[in-house]
Amino acid sequence: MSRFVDRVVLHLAAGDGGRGCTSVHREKFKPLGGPDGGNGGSGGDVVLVVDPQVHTLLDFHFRPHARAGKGQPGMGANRNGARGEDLVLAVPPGTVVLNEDGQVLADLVGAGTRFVAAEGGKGGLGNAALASRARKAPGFALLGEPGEVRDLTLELKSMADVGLVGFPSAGKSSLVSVLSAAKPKIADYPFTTLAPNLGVVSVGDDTFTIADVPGLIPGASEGRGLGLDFLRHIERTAVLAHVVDCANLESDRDPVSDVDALEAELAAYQPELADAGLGDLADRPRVVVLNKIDVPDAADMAEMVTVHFEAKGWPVYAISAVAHKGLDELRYGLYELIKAHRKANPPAAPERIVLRPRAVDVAEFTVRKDPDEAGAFVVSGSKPERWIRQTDFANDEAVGFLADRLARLGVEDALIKAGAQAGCAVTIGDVSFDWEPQTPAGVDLMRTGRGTDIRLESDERVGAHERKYRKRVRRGLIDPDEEILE
Ligand SMILES: Nc1nc2c(ncn2[C@@H]2O[C@H](COP(=O)(O)OP(=O)(O)OP(=O)(O)O)[C@@H](O)[C@H]2O)c(=O)[nH]1
Ligand SMILES: [Mg+2]
Repeated sequence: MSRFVDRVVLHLAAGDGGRGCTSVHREKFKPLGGPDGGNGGSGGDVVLVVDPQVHTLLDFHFRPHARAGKGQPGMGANRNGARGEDLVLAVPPGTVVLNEDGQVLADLVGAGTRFVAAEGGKGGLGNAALASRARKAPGFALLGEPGEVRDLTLELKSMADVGLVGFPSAGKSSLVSVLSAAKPKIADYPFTTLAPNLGVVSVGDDTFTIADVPGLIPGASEGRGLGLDFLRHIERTAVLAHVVDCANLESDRDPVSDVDALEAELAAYQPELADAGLGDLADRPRVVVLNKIDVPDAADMAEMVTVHFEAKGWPVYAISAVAHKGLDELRYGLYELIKAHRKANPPAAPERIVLRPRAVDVAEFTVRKDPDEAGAFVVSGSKPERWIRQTDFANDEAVGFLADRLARLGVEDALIKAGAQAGCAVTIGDVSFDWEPQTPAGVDLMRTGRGTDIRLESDERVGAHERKYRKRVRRGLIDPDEEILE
């Protein structure tokens, strides 16, 4: 059996968006056509898709880095850049996705379920798309946004029907090896099994799966031994089977106290998956498997304790994994419980939609004092931060466009209200700059040289066309804020 890897940390990078193009239409006898720079393509996403053909996270263990394709830049003649290719990673059913803080983002069950693990950056708008009434031929385009970069943890929680619970060396692996074709490692020292083994058990035409997991010791629910690993794997099993070593000679252990100790651990474990649909571990149906009855003393012991467990309402099976005794009764007994469970819980719908919780940006942005610098301010919010990423700071006109966007959103007013002085440092995202309050957006933005902003390089000459336009704005005949963008 291949190595079983049930927990990996993935380093994901979605594709960057392509940059928009700055271009002017050229034609014979028409030296200055309109702007015709196309938009950049968005970067590809990294997507996890559930594939029942995949059984482990082993591939990711060897290749934990994944990167989706970049969006292509926009081109002249209104040609948009191609979208970056998505990177699709196949994961086994039962994969749980956690973020860096250990929060569960998704529980991927059901073939075909998709989860966007890292989102590609948006492509930048080309100068054709940026053209507006007030900015007929923009001499700049927007940059593509960087793709999302994230470290996510994938955990595989076995989806076995039966989970074997037992002290080390109780014979769990031996039992799986005789009930199924799986060949787990068996040895007479504790903690032989370090990772779960899944076995498929045939009953007539039907099958069920059984998970052999690491042995459990008292304190496991606090992480002792291999405890938490073990418990994680039975979180999703429909039936629990206590495997008890009846031939154990240690004076302080017997089948009754063994099962009591294991029950205490099950009761203390806090499952991660509240919605597994299987209820508490404490309410999960269980059976007791009294093993090693090929040893005469063990057979006597098994007989003695049977009534005790039956009194709790649990089916009891006395078996010998080594001598193949009592296996058919056990197999059919487990199958009956599983059939009842399957009837009560039809299989997960093929495509369960997984929603990723996103931060809700109610106020669009916030302004606060910079804790690191007196008199400085920090503006945060998804819109302003995105706009900063989209800005080509080498292009004055692009910087002017950014200033207008920020002013229109109300960042300027909020800064004034917060007590910002002209010339103070303002930080948005990765960029800090000296803040100069702007005049109202749009009004004197007309007819600037391509690639420059009128406010940065003042130009005294104002054309007749623009004078007329400004007059109409003053009279309120035209809305200078008319804008094609969000
Ligand atoms: N006599 C006898 N020995 C058994 C029987 N079943 C298992 N054993 C022995 O018990 C020892 C432990 O068996 P494993 O199957 O490795 O036990 P385990 O519960 O998987 O142990 P861990 O993986 O360490 O938790 C081995 O030496 C087995 O040969 C049985 O029915 N009779
Ligand atoms: Mg084992």
